[in-house]
Amino acid sequence: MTRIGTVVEVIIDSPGLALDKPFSYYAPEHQTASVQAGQRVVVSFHHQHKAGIIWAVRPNEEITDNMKPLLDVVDEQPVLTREQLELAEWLCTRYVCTLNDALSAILPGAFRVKGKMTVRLGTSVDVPDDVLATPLWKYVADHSPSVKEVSAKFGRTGKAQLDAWLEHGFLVQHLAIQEEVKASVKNWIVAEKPSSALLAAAQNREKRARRQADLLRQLAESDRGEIEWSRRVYNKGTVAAVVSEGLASVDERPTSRLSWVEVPAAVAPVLTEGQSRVVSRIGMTLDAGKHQTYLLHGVTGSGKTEVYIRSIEATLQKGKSAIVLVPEIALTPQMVGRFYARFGERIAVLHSGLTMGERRDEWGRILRGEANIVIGARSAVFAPVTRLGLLIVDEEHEPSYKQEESPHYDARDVAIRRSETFGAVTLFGSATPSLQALHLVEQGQAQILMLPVRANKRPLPRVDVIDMRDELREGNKSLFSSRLADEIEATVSANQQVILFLNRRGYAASMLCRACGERIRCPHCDISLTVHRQGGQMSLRCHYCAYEEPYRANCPACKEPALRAFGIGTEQIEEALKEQWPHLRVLRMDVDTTRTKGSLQRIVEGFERREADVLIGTQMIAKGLDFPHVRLVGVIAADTMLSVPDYRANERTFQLLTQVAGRAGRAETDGVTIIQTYRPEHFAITASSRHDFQTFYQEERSQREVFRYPPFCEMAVFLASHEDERLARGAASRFERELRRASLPDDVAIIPASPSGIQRIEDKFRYQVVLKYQHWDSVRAVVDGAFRLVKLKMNQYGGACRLDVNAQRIG
Ligand SMILES: Nc1ncnc2c1ncn2[C@@H]1O[C@H](COP(=O)(O)OP(=O)(O)OP(=O)(O)O)[C@@H](O)[C@H]1O
Ligand SMILES: [Zn+2]
Ligand SMILES: [Zn+2]
Repeated sequence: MTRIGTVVEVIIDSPGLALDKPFSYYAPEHQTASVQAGQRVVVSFHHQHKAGIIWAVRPNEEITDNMKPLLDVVDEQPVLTREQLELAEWLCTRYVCTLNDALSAILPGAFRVKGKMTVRLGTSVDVPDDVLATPLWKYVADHSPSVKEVSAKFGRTGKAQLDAWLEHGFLVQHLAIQEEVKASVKNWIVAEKPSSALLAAAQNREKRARRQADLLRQLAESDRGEIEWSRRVYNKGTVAAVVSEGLASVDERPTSRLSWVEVPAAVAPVLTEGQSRVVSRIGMTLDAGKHQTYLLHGVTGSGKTEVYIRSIEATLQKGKSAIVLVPEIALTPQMVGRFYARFGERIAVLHSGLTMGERRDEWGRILRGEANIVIGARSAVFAPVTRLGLLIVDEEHEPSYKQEESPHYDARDVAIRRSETFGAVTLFGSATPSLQALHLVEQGQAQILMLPVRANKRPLPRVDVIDMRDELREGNKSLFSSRLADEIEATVSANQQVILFLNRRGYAASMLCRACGERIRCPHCDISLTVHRQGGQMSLRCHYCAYEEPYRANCPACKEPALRAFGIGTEQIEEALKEQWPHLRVLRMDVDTTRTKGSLQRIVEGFERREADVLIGTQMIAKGLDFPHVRLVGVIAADTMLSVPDYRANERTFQLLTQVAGRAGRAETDGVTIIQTYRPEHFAITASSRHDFQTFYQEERSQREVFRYPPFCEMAVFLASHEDERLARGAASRFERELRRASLPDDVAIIPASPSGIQRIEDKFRYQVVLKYQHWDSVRAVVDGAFRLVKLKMNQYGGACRLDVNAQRIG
């Protein structure tokens, strides 16, 4: 017999390609009216309880005999919007990932649920006293355990006992939903009678019930006839008494655990001419309500943030929402504070520094429309706004907008995609736009807006390039050129601050034996161990796995005491600085000093309060920080960035040099930047020293075009890894063969299977295949098919495969 009912398509929360499709369940009678796409559910799947998301609801469908019911619907309201579900589907086709991967990228992990079948006491049958007296009964009463837990504790006889009791109806099965964290709620007391009635009732109880009278009076005097229920002020009894007489009711409302640092409200500065030109241009597009991508190219300190703020104001006036993406590292309380000072609690923040609970609550505030400005790192591009008007990507050139795990999405792509859907404006901002973004401008897919001068009209810092070969010739073996040393002294004695930049953490890049040439490597990875020195203790660490070994003076190969550290790191600068100028107060900011929560902020604030003269740092310090007292920026070795084997090395060098130079002279004095290098003639260095973006861009653009690198093609990088080198190589070769067998367009280039840049990490060998193409649509089906085929096989052999579409880097 066939039945007609509501069929629900569910995406099961489980990794793996095998489950990568919606599965059909039916909604029980009492839920047919309430099930909606985007709700979380629990279903039974191969005798297990699995969480999932409703993908689609199909009413009036035939329910087949083998179809199972939904076991539970977790949410009253969906946690994902329809547009987000469509976005998930788009992610799958754009980046070759499973639907579950796509949904997990969009929905914070804080929303994860587990279903657990438990046993608990029945209520409909009288239970004999001898049963009530058993330890097993007590255990069930206290713990509501799963059958498995009972078996583990009471063995086979316990399990048999349990089954019998279930049969008799003494116990019942119950599906318990375990949420990772629950939404936090606050209780409000809401007036149910007019103020006059409340005041009269208050007078009535003045003598006999003081607290009730207080409550009624406070309620009568409140603006909106409601007050937040603080248990410290009114206890349960007081509130219950007032509620029982129909004077008030209690309303439970969701709230956020995230508390704000109080920032005083700020007044808007008068815009500079440049800023107002840009703001009105964006405003006109917002008025038109049509999608448009802008690239705001504004030099360091040009006041891009103020442009963002004004454009957000214009967006809110249209009743729409805005999202602002900032690199994770730049998302400091200072940065958020600038927005908070202007918009107050209309902003929500989303980043990895939040606790699970905070993330969940902020998501809820956005979903309910309580917050209509979202500030966050990469994944905030997925924030559940329903009326997107403006999507800003600050520091657009940052590589961190590309996610390195599956799905390998690029937040800038997603930003454009979502803006198109909503007819919203995408605004990319940078002092050093990426070649990718400029390519969009050249292709007519984005329009450029310029802010060529600093907001305070001060000049950009003077940049001097020092050839370190000259220093050596003159016998200066220190890390600091004599010019940099002079400037450090001059700056500090003028009571100004110094930033020293080096893009390498640790004490030294590697240990090399001068007797036999041996380089000390990680036993598990194909990479040199980095030298670290903490509290005078030297040790060698692998930056790719957790391996660490103590420093030994003798070479492991030839046993000679000839080991020497090569390639300076930030720790060594700190040491040299303290040796040369013992009185200097120094702070260091890199991955090693900012591991613990709040440490990054402590360093930033300490430097802001001038508790240090010098801040040493890696690329972390180059981003968006606005320190008014910094006069001097020193780049210790520009070459470390140039020598990275990456087609973007020139671009990254130019960007980092320009960004870090931009930290100098932002307010009080003119800035000075000194770049030390062994390659002073390199165009990335000369162009950045002259603030000459055009020359750099033209040169780099033509190199990319000639050698065919993005943005002049798109790349997909396939990577196979396995402990057995033959299997890793085999998988890559198989992927390559599959591609070559298919008929791909002529413009596609396949770079043969070869070891990846680091051939082995954590004892796994890595082989890759790189594909260059013009249009993803023309290769997608073939690549997707080949990938699934090889990946399934590789997983059976205990290896892993990944595919990075629109890859920004190789290997
Ligand atoms: N219209 C204005 N009038 C006065 N000061 C302004 C104005 N706009 C911005 N500023 C100030 O100029 C400084 C630089 O602004 P902001 O940090 O926004 O620059 P930016 O373009 O983001 O620079 P970067 O790319 O280096 O991070 C800030 O201290 C800011 O308060
Ligand atoms: Zn040796
Ligand atoms: Zn290692």
